[in-house]
Amino acid sequence: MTLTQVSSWQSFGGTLSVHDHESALQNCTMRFAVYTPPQADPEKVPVLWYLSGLTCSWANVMEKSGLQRAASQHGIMIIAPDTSPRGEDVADDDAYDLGQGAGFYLTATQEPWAKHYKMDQYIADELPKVIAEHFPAADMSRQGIFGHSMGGHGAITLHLKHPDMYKSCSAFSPITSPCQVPWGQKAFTAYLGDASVAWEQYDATELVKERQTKATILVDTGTADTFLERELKPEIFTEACRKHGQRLDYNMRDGYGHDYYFIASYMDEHIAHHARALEA
Ligand SMILES: N[C@@H](CCC(=O)N[C@@H](CS)C(=O)NCC(=O)O)C(=O)O
Repeated sequence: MTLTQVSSWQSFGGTLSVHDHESALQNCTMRFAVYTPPQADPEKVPVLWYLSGLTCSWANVMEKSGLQRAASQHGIMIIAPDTSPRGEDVADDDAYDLGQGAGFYLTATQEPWAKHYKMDQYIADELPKVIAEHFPAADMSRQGIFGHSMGGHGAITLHLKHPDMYKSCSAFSPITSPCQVPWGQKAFTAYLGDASVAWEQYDATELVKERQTKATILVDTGTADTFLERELKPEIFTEACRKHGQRLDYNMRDGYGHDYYFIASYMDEHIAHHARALEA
């Protein structure tokens, strides 16, 4: 598969590079960023996937979170995919929480979304093959996953579904029960149709009732997050984890919001969490 490098910068002794490729799965060009740490030459290094939230691309986390410092220190490769398929031919919506920039890490079954929106398969299947082919330093036997908000939810659901692939998991301010909150209900109705078991397979709270992993999922959420009570509702997920035996380290951080100032404040701790689990 051909990969086109869009840009590249040196950072903390490693390299941040941005790439385009043709996604056969999503029927469009997809863009992603990779931070390659200095240890990658000549070692193999663990791979950590970061899934972003609504309205984001690869750029938000790479430009605002400062993750390069800890990734360089621990020797971890970090990959930031886009949050949806994009392009003039790709279905979209005027709202910020549907369509381009809001793929919700699922496979849409409804029109006009079904042709392009397959973000869960893209993240867990197609893009790892691209990484394995073009980034030989990536140790695909040591992968972890984390993310923010919609992407925090994507990270938790993909970890629960593929625990042997993503051995570690964490999230900032995640949605955790989309079937029960407006962001999730709106997206699932559009992408999956009326409420059904199809919704439950993409809901972290429903999934954790059926399957638990050996990992401890780390979560940090701000008490001043403006989406806390309407969209995040941590108590639904924490109760399901407690009841069904999923190890969870859920921290409420006093005074923090839903933004990258918060994420940057706890990024080092999250990368250290993954470094321990992935033996970086
Ligand atoms: N007002 C926000 C609503 C959506 C939002 O808060 N998005 C979060 C993820 S759910 C985000 O990371 N926004 C981009 C940023 O802060 O860089 C926006 O339009 O960006």
